[in-house]
Amino acid sequence: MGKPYRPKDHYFQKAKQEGLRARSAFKVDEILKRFPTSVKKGAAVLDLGAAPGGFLQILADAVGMHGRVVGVDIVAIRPFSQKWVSTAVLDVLADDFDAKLTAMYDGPYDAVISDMAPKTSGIKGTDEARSLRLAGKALEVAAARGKPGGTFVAKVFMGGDFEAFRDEVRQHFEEVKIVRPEATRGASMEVYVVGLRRRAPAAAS
Ligand SMILES: C[S@@+](CC[C@H](N)C(=O)[O-])C[C@H]1O[C@@H](n2cnc3c(N)ncnc32)[C@H](O)[C@@H]1O
Repeated sequence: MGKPYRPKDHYFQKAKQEGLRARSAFKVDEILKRFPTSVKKGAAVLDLGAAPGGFLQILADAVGMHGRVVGVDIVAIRPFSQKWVSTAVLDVLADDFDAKLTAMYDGPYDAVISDMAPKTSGIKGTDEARSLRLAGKALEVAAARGKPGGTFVAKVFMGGDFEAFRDEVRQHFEEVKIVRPEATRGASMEVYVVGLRRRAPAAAS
């Protein structure tokens, strides 16, 4: 049986002690440590579903002052003092998303990361489908704006068309890993699909 869901667990307390905006910061930290070449100093990174900004804190440090981090969410993100981090309220599924993102920073990005999660309905199939829709949009963005050799990370609820999504990521990235970080809550069905070394567009099939 999985670990029980405890809202104020070890990672919640640890995040508070370390001044992190969300416990999820530990998830991206673990992913970056596992794949150290995925986000380097000076990199440009797009963080989709970035509020309240836990991932952004880790990413801002990972890329440093010569890098660029863009974070968007449907919910406002408290501004960052680091000049290389910019945020905006954007809905990735809105018709004007691509134009608004281009206006913020035209890319290309070394890494496109999505921690987006839908509002859950409690109906498993519906929640899985909504999660995959968001991850699918993130992949579309990575395919359009990611640099060859770059990285993709997207949170997905397991189930439904998960395998078809993983296969789609394989078409664009040389290596695909499925990661369930330590900080993931016990009962959660979420995993991160990590795509490494984006294929050059002409080579993607
Ligand atoms: C788990 S939270 C992200 C936590 C974040 N990674 C952090 O470390 O602070 C998931 C986020 O996805 C966002 N989200 C859901 N649907 C979205 C959409 N259509 N466009 C942009 N963001 C979306 C939610 O508003 C929510 O803030």
